[in-house]
Amino acid sequence: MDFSHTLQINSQGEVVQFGNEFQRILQCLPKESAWRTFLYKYQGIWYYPKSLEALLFTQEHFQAKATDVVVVTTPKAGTTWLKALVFAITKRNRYVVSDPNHPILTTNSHELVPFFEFMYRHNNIPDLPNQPCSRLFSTHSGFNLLPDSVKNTSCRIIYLCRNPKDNFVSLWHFMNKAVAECDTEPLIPLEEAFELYCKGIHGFGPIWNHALEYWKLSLQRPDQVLFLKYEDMMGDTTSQIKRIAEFSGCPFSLKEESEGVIDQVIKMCSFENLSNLEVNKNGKRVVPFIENKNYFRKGEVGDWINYLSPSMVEQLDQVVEKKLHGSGLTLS
Ligand SMILES: Nc1ncnc2c1ncn2[C@@H]1O[C@H](COP(=O)(O)OS(=O)(=O)O)[C@@H](OP(=O)(O)O)[C@H]1O
Repeated sequence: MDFSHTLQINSQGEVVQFGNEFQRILQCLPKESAWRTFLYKYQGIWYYPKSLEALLFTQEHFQAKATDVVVVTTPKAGTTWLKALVFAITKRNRYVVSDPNHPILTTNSHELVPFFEFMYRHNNIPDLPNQPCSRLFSTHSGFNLLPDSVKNTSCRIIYLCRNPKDNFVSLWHFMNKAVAECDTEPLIPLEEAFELYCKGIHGFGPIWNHALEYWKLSLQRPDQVLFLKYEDMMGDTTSQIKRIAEFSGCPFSLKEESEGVIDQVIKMCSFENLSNLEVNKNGKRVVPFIENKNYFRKGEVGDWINYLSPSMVEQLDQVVEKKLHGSGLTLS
C-alpha cells in the first residue's frame, strides 16, 4: 500500500492529504462529523483517520510471535489498569513486584504496553525487541483490522470491555477534559454525546460490535482470546488476575500466592496507587498529547447513575440488548 504522503488533518479535524492508497480507501468509507472530528467506518467500526491509517500500516508490517500478548480494549474500558496488571504479571520474573523502582511506579502503563495505533503512526516501522520473552502490545482495533499474524498465530489476546453506561460516562468526561485541553472548542453536551454513543458513533465504536467480535472469538478459541469485563475485575480482582496469569502462561505458584505476590500486584496497580504516582499526576504523553492524570477519574462501577436520566438508561439498555440478543454476551 502506498503511504508515501502521511495523513494530514486540518483544524476542523478533516483529512486534507493522505497516502494515495489510503485516500482511495477513505473516500469509499462512511464518514461522520462527530466529537469535534471526523470518523470513518471501516468494517463495522468507527475510526479516527490517523488511527485507521496506522492500523492499516500495522496490518502490513507487524509480525506477531507466538509468545506475544496483545491487550485489546474499547477506549475507557480500563485499558490503563489492564496494561499495568498485564505488565506486572508477565514481567514479574524480571521486575520483582515489591521493587520500589518497579517500572509501573515511574512510567505510565501506556508507555510500557504501547498501542499499535501510535507505534505505526506516520509510516513508522518500529524497531521491535527480539527478545524471547513475551512482548506486550495493545490496541483499540476492531478484530477485522488486526494484523493477520495476530489473528492466525498462537499469540494471546487479552480483551477488556465495560458496561456501556459507565463506558459512555467515562468517554464523555475524557473527551471533554483531555481532548478539550488541546483546543478551544466548546465542550460536547452530554445529551449530544449520548445520542452519538447510542448510534455507535465514537472512536472504535460501537462497543457492542467491538466486544461481540472478540466475544465470539473467545468462545471459538479460548486459548487465544481471554475475554474480561471491568466489572468482574473490580468485583474479584484476585480471580481475574489469576486468570490473566494462567492465560499468559505464567501462573502464580503456591509459593508466590502464600508470599502475597497477587496482593502486591493488586495494590501496585490499584486506582489509588496509580493515580497518586508522580508520573500519573504530572506527567504527559507526547503522542497523543494527553496529560496522564486524565486516564484516572473515579475508577468505579455504576457512576452512570449520577449522569443518565431514566429514559437515557432505557434507551441505551435497549440498544445494547437488541445488538447482543442471542449472543450469550451481556454488558450491563
Ligand atoms: N487502576 C485502576 N483501577 C480501576 N479503574 C481505573 C484504574 N485506572 C484507571 N481506571 C479507570 O479506567 C477508565 C479509563 O479507561 P481507559 O484506561 O481504558 O482509558 S483509555 O482508553 O486508555 O484512554 C477511567 O474510568 P472512569 O473513572 O469511570 O472515567 C479510569 O478512572
